[in-house]
Amino acid sequence: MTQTAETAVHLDAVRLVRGNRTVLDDIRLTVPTGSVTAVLGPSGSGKSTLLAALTGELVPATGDVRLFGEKVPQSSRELLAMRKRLGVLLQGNGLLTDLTAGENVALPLRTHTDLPSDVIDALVEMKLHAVGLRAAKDLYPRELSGGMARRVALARALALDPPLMIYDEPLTGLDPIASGVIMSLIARLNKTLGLTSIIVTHHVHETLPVCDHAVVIANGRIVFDGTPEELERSDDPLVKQFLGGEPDGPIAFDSSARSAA
Ligand SMILES: Nc1ncnc2c1ncn2[C@@H]1O[C@H](COP(=O)(O)OP(=O)(O)OP(=O)(O)O)[C@@H](O)[C@H]1O
Repeated sequence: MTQTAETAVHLDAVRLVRGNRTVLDDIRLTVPTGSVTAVLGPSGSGKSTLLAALTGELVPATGDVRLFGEKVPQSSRELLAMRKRLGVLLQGNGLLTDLTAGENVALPLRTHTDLPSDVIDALVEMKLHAVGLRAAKDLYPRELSGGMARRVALARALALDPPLMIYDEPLTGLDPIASGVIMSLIARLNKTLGLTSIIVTHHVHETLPVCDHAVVIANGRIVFDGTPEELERSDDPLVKQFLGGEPDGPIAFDSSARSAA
């Protein structure tokens, strides 16, 4: 796929290096605006590394990363401006334990806007309502279940109305019911708020039903890019090994098999 006005994220010939190792090479990826894209791959395949390139935390050794047509900047001031347009749900929530759910959601609004506090209060109510948790506004993170805490973190990631949401392993530590709630919430918010969503995960079977685009990374490159239906039908041995969760096959279990930069 090539880059058009309908493109939210575009990576062209990107090489990502950690330490002295090339973790991902020749990454070409187009995420259409409005889509829910799953970035799938086994542990150690480079999912977090790819995410770091999207948020500007990791500068590519070669190639281009663009969000909404603009190259991800390197200067910290420009990066800060770009990140306001990027909602990131981090692994493990990152909620501040000494603040209530409502105060956690208010935090980005207090930090990045000059809005008066009654407007911030109203926005916090709206965001908590969007994740079905208006009643939890005054509860502390320790008073929330894992699934509720994840939803508060999601409301906080939505606080500044970013057009692009990135979810880093959103199901970690959640039971199947809470996982189902989170996945359908991600899909519903994407549709109702007109977002673009990228879900970085190894929870393939829970994620595919809510996606319209899937990418699999393994052995340092993209080994699949297409629809979830095409993924399920794929004959590629790498893809089949990953979907089947088999220990033996062409995916190198030991990541040191990857090339030195
Ligand atoms: N600072 C670093 N120096 C050298 N190698 C690194 C560094 N950070 C990560 N790596 C290596 O890069 C590879 C990809 O790591 P990454 O965390 O991106 O994978 P992942 O797919 O997100 O894994 P997981 O699902 O387990 O979180 C791994 O082999 C890891 O050991």
